[in-house]
Amino acid sequence: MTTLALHDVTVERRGARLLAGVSLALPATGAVAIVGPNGAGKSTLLRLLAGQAEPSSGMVRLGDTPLSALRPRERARSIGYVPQHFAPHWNLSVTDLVRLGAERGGGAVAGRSVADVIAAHNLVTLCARRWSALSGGERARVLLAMVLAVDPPILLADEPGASLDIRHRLALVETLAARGRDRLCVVVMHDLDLAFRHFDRIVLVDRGRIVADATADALFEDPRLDAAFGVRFVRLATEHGRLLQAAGAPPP
Ligand SMILES: Nc1ncnc2c1ncn2[C@@H]1O[C@H](COP(=O)(O)OP(=O)(O)OP(=O)(O)O)[C@@H](O)[C@H]1O
Repeated sequence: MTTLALHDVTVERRGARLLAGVSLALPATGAVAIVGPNGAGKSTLLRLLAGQAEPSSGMVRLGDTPLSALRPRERARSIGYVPQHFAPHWNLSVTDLVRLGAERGGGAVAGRSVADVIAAHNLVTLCARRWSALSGGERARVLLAMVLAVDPPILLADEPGASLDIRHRLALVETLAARGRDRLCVVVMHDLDLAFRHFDRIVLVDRGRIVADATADALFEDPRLDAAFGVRFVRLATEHGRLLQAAGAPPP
């Protein structure tokens, strides 16, 4: 059953068309990666799904309800959104930031305190530190803890692993993909190998349109991938999974 959906959505800003006639139906569970070249419209699409941006035309629905009809707190309880860029208004401590995240959704998950959330995300040693004193990777982990403090049934994350070292990025991607087993997890990703290895479904965005929406197995061999990224991919099957190696210009 579809939980979150875009119906023929177009987004125009200052005369530019960012998304053109995009439709997407997302079920209640699943790990979905959104991939595509820079400027394709991935973040715009995710912001629409999160209710952080309004379409110029078309509709965004959560179940049967237009997303725009939900109060911010109802939305925050249902949809966790990890933006690509985040800067808090005040230079708060990690504990206060996680508390803020929990309060935004009406309180931490039943039976869990803010301290429990901090422990679950391995942030105990950082809890007194202020935002300005955190590294990029630490900030990314705190941001995720803020959003997951209410354990929303839907998580939308925009390149959450971009500033993480490889060990933390792998752990994060595994956590997000595992979340898709009993919830919906939609992640914008630039790391195609991790996307194809860990996610069930891949949505390929190019120039404001969804140009492919398929299982990772099906899309791996699809030439639309090469066309969208403007490269020729060499497909490698290894004992550890599939790898895409970019090698020059795409075939004409
Ligand atoms: N408010 C705005 N006004 C005009 N153009 C915008 C606005 N916001 C985004 N854009 C443009 O829309 C296009 C899509 O932006 P978006 O951030 O959705 O792309 P993206 O696929 O997430 O890119 P990246 O991989 O670089 O993060 C880009 O060309 C961007 O410059």
